[in-house]
Amino acid sequence: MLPQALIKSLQNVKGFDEEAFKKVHASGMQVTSVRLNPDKKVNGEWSMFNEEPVPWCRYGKYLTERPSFTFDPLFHGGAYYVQEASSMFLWHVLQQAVGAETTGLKVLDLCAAPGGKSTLLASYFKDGLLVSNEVIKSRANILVENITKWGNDNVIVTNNDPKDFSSLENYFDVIVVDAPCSGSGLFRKDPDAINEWSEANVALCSHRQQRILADIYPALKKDGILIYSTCSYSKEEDEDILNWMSGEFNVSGVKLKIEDEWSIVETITSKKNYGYRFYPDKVKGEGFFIAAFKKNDGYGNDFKPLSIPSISKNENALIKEWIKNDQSLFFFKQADNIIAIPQQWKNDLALLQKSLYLRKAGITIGSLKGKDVIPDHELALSLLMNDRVPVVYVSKEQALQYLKRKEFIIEDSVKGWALVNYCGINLGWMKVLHNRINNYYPVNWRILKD
Ligand SMILES: C[S@@+](CC[C@H](N)C(=O)[O-])C[C@H]1O[C@@H](n2cnc3c(N)ncnc32)[C@H](O)[C@@H]1O
Repeated sequence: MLPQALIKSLQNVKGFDEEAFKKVHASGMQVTSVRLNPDKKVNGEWSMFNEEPVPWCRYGKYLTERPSFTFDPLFHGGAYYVQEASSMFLWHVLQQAVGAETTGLKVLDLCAAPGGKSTLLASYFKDGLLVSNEVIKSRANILVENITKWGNDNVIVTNNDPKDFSSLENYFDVIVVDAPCSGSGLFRKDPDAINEWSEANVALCSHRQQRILADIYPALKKDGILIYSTCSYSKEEDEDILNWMSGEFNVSGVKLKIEDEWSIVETITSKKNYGYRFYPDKVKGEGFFIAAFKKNDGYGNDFKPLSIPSISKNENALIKEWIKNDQSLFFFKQADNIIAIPQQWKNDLALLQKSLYLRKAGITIGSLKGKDVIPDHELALSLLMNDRVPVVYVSKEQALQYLKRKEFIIEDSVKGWALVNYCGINLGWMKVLHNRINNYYPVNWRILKD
């Protein structure tokens, strides 16, 4: 049963319809949606989920039933991300508040694990730099995995507390704070969460949200956009936070254009801030709240260029045959690994490295063993792969054996390193020796279920 205290607290909140709200929670109805990776077409197209589009996100699709994603190799290859539809509204917020021109923009996703918003941001800001941060170490691992599968070279994953960004004053053009919250918006999807809800936790989350926003605000530059979201219905975590923000900082709320048929509820706070509420009895998605601000103070950034040494000519020649002939990449070494990042972000990488703990930057191409390149898993899943690298096309059964890190038989006459590819999507590396195949799928990522 839904918490009585929550129902009571929502009585005067715009858009709240007690009867319909209770009914949709009691219905047990589940909505499943995925967001396609625009850079990873399946069999050359996006037809795999030819179903109802999510109206506010170009790559969002509703599914009529929930398949077993664990046993779909395309899911492991990063062809799509399973994401709740309301959250995909971030795409529309970006279109409205940032616009289509994203070249050179620096974007921070502060509370990023497991990576739903970050993979969306990586697709939106292809010509920008995305710093995807998660404070909790164990959760940063799944973030690295999901960013790796998505394949973009312009993402840096960090594992830091919001306070650690204080040395990056006026640095980011866009900051997304998808804040930790009391989670009432997910009650329909996960009824067990109902037992963990309390008014005391709402108050605690509200304070934490203020602290996070206060810590990160200086890192946004003048005219930069701050996007704040929660999956809570509570005013204390939503509209009250917007009012607190505009009381504390020199920001203006951004009004978004929305279509009536989307049934999203716009709330205008006493301080002229605009919030967007998603109720599951009105929209085809879960409970969600989002708002955008423009920062009016601060200044543009003028960080001194720092640089990191590139790799040698010989090393460059060795890795060249593995990657697309792309002049715009910068290569550097970390321990034995050679890593690629877009040339334009080389100085920023050095700067970020100075103040943050980087878990992943760009794409690890591989390591060198004498004159041999040992290709990295990140390379296989990236968008940088050279077409000339040998590929073995596998069936669904073979793909699943590969993803379980088990043995399987192939008929191709390939020798040496080869990409395992299912329906046009690379899954990882294998090495074909004369009497066996070595499976290089990462141990920690393998499918454990049978
Ligand atoms: C709502 S979840 C983020 C979901 C993610 N943005 C996505 O779309 O997949 C909130 C995240 O904030 C992190 N978090 C918890 N406490 C935090 C804090 N004090 N500062 C920053 N992040 C925090 C949590 O570990 C969690 O990963």
